[in-house]
Amino acid sequence: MANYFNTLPLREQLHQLGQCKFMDSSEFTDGVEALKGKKIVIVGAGAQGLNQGLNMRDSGLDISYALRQVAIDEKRASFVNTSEAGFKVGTYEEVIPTADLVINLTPDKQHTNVVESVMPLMKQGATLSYSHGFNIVEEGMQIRKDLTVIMVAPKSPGSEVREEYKRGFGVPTLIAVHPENDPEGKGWAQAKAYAVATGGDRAGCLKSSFVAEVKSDLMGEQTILCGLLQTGSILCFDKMVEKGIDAGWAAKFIQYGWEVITESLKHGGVSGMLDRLSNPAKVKCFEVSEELKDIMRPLFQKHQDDIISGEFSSTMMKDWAEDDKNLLNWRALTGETNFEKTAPADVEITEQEFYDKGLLMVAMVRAGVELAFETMVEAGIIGESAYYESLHETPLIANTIARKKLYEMNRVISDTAEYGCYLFDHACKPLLADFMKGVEADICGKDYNEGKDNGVDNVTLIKVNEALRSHEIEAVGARLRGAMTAMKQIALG
Ligand SMILES: NC(=O)C1=CN([C@@H]2O[C@H](COP(=O)(O)OP(=O)(O)OC[C@H]3O[C@@H](n4cnc5c(N)ncnc54)[C@H](OP(=O)(O)O)[C@@H]3O)[C@@H](O)[C@H]2O)C=CC1
Ligand SMILES: CC[C@](O)(C(C)=O)C(=O)O
Ligand SMILES: [Mg+2]
Ligand SMILES: [Mg+2]
Repeated sequence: MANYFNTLPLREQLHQLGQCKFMDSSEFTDGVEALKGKKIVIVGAGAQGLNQGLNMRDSGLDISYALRQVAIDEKRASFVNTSEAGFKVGTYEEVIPTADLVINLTPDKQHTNVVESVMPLMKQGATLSYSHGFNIVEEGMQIRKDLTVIMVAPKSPGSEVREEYKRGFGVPTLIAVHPENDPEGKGWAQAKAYAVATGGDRAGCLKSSFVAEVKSDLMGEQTILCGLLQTGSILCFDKMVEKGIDAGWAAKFIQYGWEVITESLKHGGVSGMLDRLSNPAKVKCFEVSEELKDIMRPLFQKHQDDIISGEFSSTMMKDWAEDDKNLLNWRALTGETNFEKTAPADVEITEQEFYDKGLLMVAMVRAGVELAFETMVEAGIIGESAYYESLHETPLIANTIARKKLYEMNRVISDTAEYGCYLFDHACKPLLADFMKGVEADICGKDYNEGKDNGVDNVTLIKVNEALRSHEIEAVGARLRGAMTAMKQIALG
């Protein structure tokens, strides 16, 4: 098998990378009709498998699960969770032959092996679905020509796919049909119905391609979504402790801080988040984030370049072949960081305090969101997709850190995202070392406004506001948020 993207002529690469159309709600008026009464079998019941299945069943679809014999025999979490939720569960041989739609929600590393086992059991003309296109795009998996191949990729951790659905909303979703596998022309109708069933249409759906999804998803998860939140957590915690701040307080501040500050990001964009700071703090935050953008830009660009060229995927696949040596080592190192090892103190921190004492964290979020967006767009990813993959998803990842710190984030995201997160983190920490030496507590743990007058130069403030508001991500965000009429505020803390 060869990297599918790299086999395409440049013209076709650019076409597939740029394939992305925001779908109006009127395109979903058929609801789940295209899948109503069809037998839908989900393979794997982890982060996405279980949560997508729960949403789809609540939306009126017929869902069952195919698990490995060993998972059933050993009564693994996948078997217990699906059985206790009342789903029909069986082995591949028991449930796949009658399925109209088989949804592969196993880890990317297992896709070749899973698809090779599942495909011979699938009936003629059935559909195979993915939630991430790695197997098709980076590994070049070939699928039987009578099968339709679709993708419904939630731009969110599986836990939040369920939480947002229960709130009456959903998560932005990219849908695609593999151009090599749409023999009956039914792919788009099924992908749309599936996205409605998970709640994706309420947040926004993009009609995209496997290629555009892979090249943007890998970029988001490695940089702003997971990599930078990990680096920022570790560096900010160590700085606060170095400056004499109580370690338990710092652990609590950082664990919950990302969630609190990115809630205003989700609802009001980057400007909305910085509007929560006092005027002098906003000016300072702008300057700090500009410096961070200059330092980190080459690293963001390297990640995007390696993703586009296939260098990233071949490196990760080498690690798969070596039994995840790097992944497991990095996972262990993350567990040993002082941030992870320090229990959060039982102290009250008000919502406003997270902004006033967390200026550096706000600056990191702004720098990371804008850099990820800019780098993706430069590489040919459409703005709407880059927005979902950077700005909208950051709070959804922050929700997982608020639950159980970096451990929880890395447990809930895919193994692919976890690998990329560590890869970025191990390159970013040394890159920020000199910058961090100059950081004082007034931007990391103490109130920036304390002991200062609240005055600010008019011209400077006007320029800062103008720069924030005129960034392309703000225009794209305002449009997309305009369609998110059911978005809910979440209860914080
Ligand atoms: N994690 C996330 O939130 C997101 C994931 N995705 C994509 O969704 C897909 C699923 O990812 P994710 O939910 O993280 O996966 P998980 O790691 O959570 O999947 C675990 C499930 O896969 C099963 N499994 C593991 N190995 C095998 C195997 N060799 N054969 C059969 N079943 C196996 C496990 O079975 P058992 O119980 O037997 O161990 C378990 O049920 C991936 O393509 C990922 O990129 C997309 C968006 C976000
Ligand atoms: C951010 C990581 C992700 O792409 C996701 C939750 O969207 C993943 O692969 O887990
Ligand atoms: Mg993703
Ligand atoms: Mg991913």
